[in-house]
Amino acid sequence: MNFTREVIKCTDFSARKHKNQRRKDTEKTPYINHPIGVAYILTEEGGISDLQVIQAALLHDTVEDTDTTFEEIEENFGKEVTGIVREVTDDKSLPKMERKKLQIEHAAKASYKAKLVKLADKLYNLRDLERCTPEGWTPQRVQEYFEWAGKVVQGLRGTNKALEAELDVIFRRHDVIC
Ligand SMILES: Nc1nc2c(ncn2[C@@H]2O[C@H](COP(=O)(O)OP(=O)(O)O)[C@@H](OP(=O)(O)OP(=O)(O)O)[C@H]2O)c(=O)[nH]1
Ligand SMILES: [Mn+2]
Repeated sequence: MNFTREVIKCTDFSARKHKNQRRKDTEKTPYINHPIGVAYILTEEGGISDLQVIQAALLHDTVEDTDTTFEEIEENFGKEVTGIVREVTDDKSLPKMERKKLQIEHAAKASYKAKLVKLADKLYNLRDLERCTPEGWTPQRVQEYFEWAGKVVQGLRGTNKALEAELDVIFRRHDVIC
């Protein structure tokens, strides 16, 4: 297996799947920046070089937010990556509050590799939230997101010291005790 080829193939797949999607920031950043940024946090700050974790990070929002199926991911990237993506995929058919509650409940039970993806996903989103408030979000909704993210991260602890330390800096800045 050629590591570089596998990462590029996965990045290309994710970019094509997210191609019509934009982030909620005022600049409407191409959504693909998020999964690539999550993978970058894992390699650069988390010290992760596990191919399956990096591929799952690149793919982590494809089933949740695009027409991608788990079968497609399994065909292209195998069972292990599909399993990690499945663990970090919210069931969008559920009401939002239910989805958010399940994320808190599932966090502690997730596998080590899924916890790594979730930690980097949260770190990216919280940094993004400090960089720029998503269109239409009130300060109260922003603060609620920080508090909710703190509860999810509580269940993910003991996984990666560097990422958890970075998250704690942000939580302290927003008076989130977790
Ligand atoms: N901070 C920020 N978030 C944005 C932006 N654009 C899209 N998002 C996404 O929005 C989600 C958080 O918004 P919510 O309203 O709470 O969740 P929802 O989209 O799932 O309903 C995150 O999804 P997610 O990746 O699935 O993460 P999460 O829901 O697991 O936290 C985040 O990635 C943006 O410009 N800034
Ligand atoms: Mn995400």
